[in-house]
Amino acid sequence: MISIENVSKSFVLHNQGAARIPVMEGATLAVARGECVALVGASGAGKSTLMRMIYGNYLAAAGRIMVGGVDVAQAAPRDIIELRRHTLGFVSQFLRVVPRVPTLAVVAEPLLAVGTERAVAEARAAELLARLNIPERLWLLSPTTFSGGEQQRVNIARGFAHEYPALLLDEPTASLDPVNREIVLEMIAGAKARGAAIIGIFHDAEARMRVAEREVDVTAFTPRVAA
Ligand SMILES: Nc1ncnc2c1ncn2[C@@H]1O[C@H](COP(=O)(O)OP(=O)(O)OP(=O)(O)O)[C@@H](O)[C@H]1O
Repeated sequence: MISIENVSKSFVLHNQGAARIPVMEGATLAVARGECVALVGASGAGKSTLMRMIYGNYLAAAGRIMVGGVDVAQAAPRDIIELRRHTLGFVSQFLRVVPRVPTLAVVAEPLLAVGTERAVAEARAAELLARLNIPERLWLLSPTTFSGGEQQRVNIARGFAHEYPALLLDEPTASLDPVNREIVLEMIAGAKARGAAIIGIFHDAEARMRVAEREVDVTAFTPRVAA
């Protein structure tokens, strides 16, 4: 479902004389349907950078990033938007939302974007918010003032509303209490059971061992020769 071949990336620091910093070389990995692969490696090794390249936020300098038949490294912006709408979900560490949009609408939005009827989308959003223990009195408020853990759960509800065939998870249990962490781990297991291919960053080693079939150490993709 996800196949990365020989991907490399450099950052150009325009405010420092256009210095070119190579951060990744020859990154290669594949994730099948129903499988979860955890990216590991020391801080700064490039886990987030690889994840952002797969989502199309960072442009890869070379290589192929195939997600459901689309090469993200080459795709036109509108094809990446289509891919994100239907195929590739991303649960980032922090919730970013338009101010004043109610929580229920934030969670239902990805379903509306794929053509789900509003009543069905809102029922599914409500089901997810209830499962993640977001009190019903908060559903019609904007999540901007919610606690860190509440925001993370809203983000997870939103990321799991549409059943994406491929999912990227950046520290999905980072700010959660044990009860909600358990619920999120069950949701990840559920997504795998329905056939989702998942790539995740989990600093929580126990969570990683529970949900990931394999670990890929991105340190192996650190460029050997500095520019
Ligand atoms: N936008 C950017 N501009 C310049 N350098 C960047 C940029 N993003 C990341 N880097 C550099 O790329 C390297 C990899 O960073 P990255 O955030 O991917 O590491 P990580 O493995 O996710 O680390 P952590 O576990 O601390 O989150 C770091 O040296 C970082 O400074």
